[in-house]
Parts: sequence; C-alpha cells; structure tokens
Amino acid sequence: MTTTSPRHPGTGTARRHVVDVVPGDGIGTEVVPAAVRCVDHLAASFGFTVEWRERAWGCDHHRAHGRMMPVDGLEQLASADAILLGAVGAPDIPDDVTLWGLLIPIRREFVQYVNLRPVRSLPGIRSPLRSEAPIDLVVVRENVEGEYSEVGGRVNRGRPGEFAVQEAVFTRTGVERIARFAADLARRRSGRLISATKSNGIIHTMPFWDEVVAEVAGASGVRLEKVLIDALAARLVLRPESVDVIVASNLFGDILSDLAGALAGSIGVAPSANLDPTKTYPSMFEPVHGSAPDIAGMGIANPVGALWAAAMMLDHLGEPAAAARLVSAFEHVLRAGTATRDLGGTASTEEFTTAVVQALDEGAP
Ligand SMILES: NC(=O)C1=CN([C@@H]2O[C@H](COP(=O)(O)OP(=O)(O)OC[C@H]3O[C@@H](n4cnc5c(N)ncnc54)[C@H](O)[C@@H]3O)[C@@H](O)[C@H]2O)C=CC1
Ligand SMILES: CC(=O)C(=O)O
Ligand SMILES: [K+]
Ligand SMILES: [Mn+2]
Repeated sequence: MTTTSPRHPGTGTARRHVVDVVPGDGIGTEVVPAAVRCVDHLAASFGFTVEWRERAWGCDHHRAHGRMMPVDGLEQLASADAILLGAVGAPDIPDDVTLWGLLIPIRREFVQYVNLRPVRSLPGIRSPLRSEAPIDLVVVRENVEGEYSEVGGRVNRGRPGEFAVQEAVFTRTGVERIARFAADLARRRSGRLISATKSNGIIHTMPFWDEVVAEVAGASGVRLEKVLIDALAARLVLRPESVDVIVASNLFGDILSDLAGALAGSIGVAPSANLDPTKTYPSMFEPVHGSAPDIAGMGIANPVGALWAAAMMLDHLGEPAAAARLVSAFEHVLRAGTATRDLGGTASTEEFTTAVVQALDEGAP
C-alpha cells in the first residue's frame, strides 16, 4: 500500500524500499523491532513505504537446521535495497560459528568494505570521562579483509605439538579504497585523518598499510596523522576531542569503536553502517553492540544504537529528512531525561521507544 505524506503533500509518487530484517539473537530481537516501529511511523508521515522481509535467522535457526541461515540466504538478501540487522551470537554456540555463519559472509559477499561508525556525545548522556569536552568522531573500519581472514589453520589438534596460524590479509585494493573513503569523509569534516597502525610490532602488513594510506591521503590533501594503536587507545580516553576521523583495519576499528562508544556513554548507543559504496550490493545497518546475553530477554536493552543505525539506513535509502527526524527524536527523548539502565536511567526498551515515537509525532525540535 502506498501512502502520501500529510506533511509533504504533492511530493510525487511514494517511494518504496525493500528491507531485509535480520533481528538475529539476544537483544537483537528486542532493539530491531524498536527500529522497525520508528521507521514505519516515519514512513507514514514522510510518504514512503517499506516492505520488510523478516528473516528469522541466527542461533535458533542453527539449533534447528545446523546453520545460521538457509543455503541460499545470501541470494535471498541480494535483491534488498538494504539490510537491517540486530546481532548474532549465543553462549551455547561458538562465536566463530555464529559470526562466520551469518554476519561476516554478508559483509564479504556484498563487498561492504566500509564499516562506518560515528560516535558523538548525545544530549542528557554522561561520559564516564571527567572531561566534559564533547566527542564527535567517526571510525572508518575496513570491513572485508585484514586480521579477520580465512587463511591459516590448526595443526596437531589435541597433540602436544598443537598450533594455530592465522594470516592477516591486506591488499592494495582493499587498503586504497578504505583510505580513500576515509580521506573523502575527513575532507568534508575537519580535514584531519588519523590512521591507526601498529607498524612497530607488525612488520609486514602494517608498514604496507602505512604506505598506502599515506599515498591516498597525500593525493587527497587531508592532514594525515599516523598513530600507533596502543597510544591511540590512550589518547581516545585522555583527549577524545582531538580525534575526528579514524581509518583503521578490521580488528583495530572493531576495538576502537566499542571504546569510543563507551566513552560517549554506552556501547548501546553506537550505530554502524556496513557499506558497499559502489551500491552494487545491498548495504547493511546494525548497532555496534552484540547480542548481550547478560541482559537478553529482560526488556532493558538500549535501542538507540539500532535506531541510529536505522536512521543511517534511511539516509542511504534517500530519505534524509526522515533520518534527521529520527535522530532528533531520540536526542529529544534523551535530553528530557528518559534513558535505559546502561545510561543510568530506568526506562525499558519499550518505554524508551514509545517516547521516541511520540517525539516523532511532535516533530521533535
Ligand atoms: N555485530 C554483531 O552481531 C556482534 C555480535 N557479537 C556477539 O554478541 C555476543 C556477546 O558479545 P559481548 O562481547 O558480550 O558484547 P555485547 O556488545 O553483546 O555486550 C557487551 C556489554 O555491553 C552491554 N550492552 C551491549 N549492548 C547494549 C545495549 N543495547 N543496551 C544495554 N547494554 C548493552 C551488554 O549487556 C554487555 O554487558 C557474542 O556472541 C559476540 O560474538 C558481538 C559484537 C557484535
Ligand atoms: C563482530 C563485531 O564485534 C563487530 O562487528 O563489531
Ligand atoms: K550488531
Ligand atoms: Mn565489535
């Protein structure tokens, strides 16, 4: 069914977006419905429709069928305009099985080589840091190669000489394209780019990373600062306001984004976009956090990371006004003092989401 917008009359025919929804496991199944609820609400007032294709994939699917998604799961997703994901993982199934059975194949098969992870101080949220200086940074994480690789093996299993080898894979194509994306973003922001490295200890891949990033940054005119990952972690804690855009390998970007999210108040508020910038394949949007088995089923998960990820998805789908409305709505609710427990509040996921939906109606200033 198509809807026309009461607030945007005469904007032409309604846009229709096909979105695959993979709530996944644990709190993924609690925060994704919150995001779907908000997007449906926005669709009605902004004159677009979303066809949600529910994919009940994840650990329950694994327990029932021995795999995280159907054999043709990726083919099913390929026709979507975007994918909205919660999280995957449960304590009774090894994490390598769950991640490599669903999340990582999607990122790789759909060449979502950018994992874009903005972090900023939100109204009403207190940072665990003493400093009140606002945080506003973006982690640009390489998302399809690097330290997360299938190259390697485990030898002499169960014997005294047992060992495991894991090869990191850095390609010129892979490093160039992530560096270019990050440099373009930095140019549109502060003009400053920090590259996370560890070329003092990792003597093959990281010097190569440094060289390629420097070439790309040099050509783009941004001011590049190369910072060793250990010192960068410390600097994020001591002077987060000195950091704008970070380009990082898969593992380093993963770690830094949880750190930065926590510094902004909670990893529950951090969003991420897994992007195929060429738009050949669907991009995927998800909160940064995982399935949080420690609080799953309690109805207390913070939905902000998922809502913000949904806003990034709306932007990507060509609905920037709806995206902006969603962000200002959850900011409005936070500013008014409503928050989930991870932020020191008392609201449940449901109560917080209801407040956001109300703020959407009020046009959230
Ligand atoms: N993209 C994905 O699907 C990811 C999946 N995982 C998987 O999730 C499972 C749990 O991993 P953990 O290391 O515990 O990381 P996690 O992010 O699930 O949880 C870490 C801590 O943060 C809290 N937390 C996370 N999100 C929250 C939210 N929205 N509201 C309130 N509190 C929140 C949790 O309660 C927990 O104490 C594992 O199986 C892991 O492999 C982890 C990270 C990302
Ligand atoms: C898997 C994971 O930790 C992440 O994507 O951030
Ligand atoms: K996630
Ligand atoms: Mn992570």
